[in-house]
Amino acid sequence: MSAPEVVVHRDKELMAKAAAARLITKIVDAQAARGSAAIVLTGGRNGNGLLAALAEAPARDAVDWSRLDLWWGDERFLPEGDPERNDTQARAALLDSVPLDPARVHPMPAADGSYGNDPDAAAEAYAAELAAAAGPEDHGPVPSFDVLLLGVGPDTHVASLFPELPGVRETERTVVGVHGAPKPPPTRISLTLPAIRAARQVWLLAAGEDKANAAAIALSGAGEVQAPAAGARGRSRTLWLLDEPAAAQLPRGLYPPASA
Ligand SMILES: O=C(O)[C@H](O)[C@@H](O)[C@H](O)[C@H](O)COP(=O)(O)O
Repeated sequence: MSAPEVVVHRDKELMAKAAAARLITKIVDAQAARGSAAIVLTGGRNGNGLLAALAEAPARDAVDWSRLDLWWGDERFLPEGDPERNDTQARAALLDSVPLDPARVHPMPAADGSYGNDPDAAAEAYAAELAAAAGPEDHGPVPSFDVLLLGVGPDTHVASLFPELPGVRETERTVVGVHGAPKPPPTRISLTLPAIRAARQVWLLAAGEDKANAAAIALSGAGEVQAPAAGARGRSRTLWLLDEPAAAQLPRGLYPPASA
């Protein structure tokens, strides 16, 4: 697992634009090297802020959208089209504006879908979908995602893996149902740390002073059960993308600002 690197930007708007530009370049390079790219999206303000910045990015259409596989790191287990669902918000922020191949967009099941109101059955189905997309060269029953995006909660949660809850302790399954999440809605579906750690690169997005404590805890050697963000590592790169307020509690000497 790769050690975390930290890049600090002036504010959340610049962080979103810089992360979007970084993501475009990563996707273009992956598509040039392997003919396609696979990205895992995250919900929340920072995740959707990145997607909105990507929609407006001058280089947006350097990406071949028809050869991009999109997955989700977690989902609020709500009926399809519910405005609170991560995929609903991602479609509004970017996905409905670009010519994706619908067969390559993999939303997590909805609470009114084939699995009824059973998040555990829905999680098993998504795990099977990931396994079917994995190849012999991949590291486990998930595709080798080029970039797996994660927002970071003020309590250090990532995806829907919350401190001390069962999901963060899962070591075998790649996707789990989440019950009683402290962040509403309480019922969710989430990738687990083993699935997250199969990604080539994991990028953690944290902007705003409400993330300063979480960033400091997760980057100061805390355990993954107490601080799930600490366990979110990529095989070749783990990148924390912060703004100045979110970096305020980090030892300045270790992580100098990356931009004005
Ligand atoms: O379903 C969700 O809510 C997200 O996937 C969640 O993991 C989010 O990324 C963090 O809570 C950060 O959210 P903010 O960026 O809005 O603070």
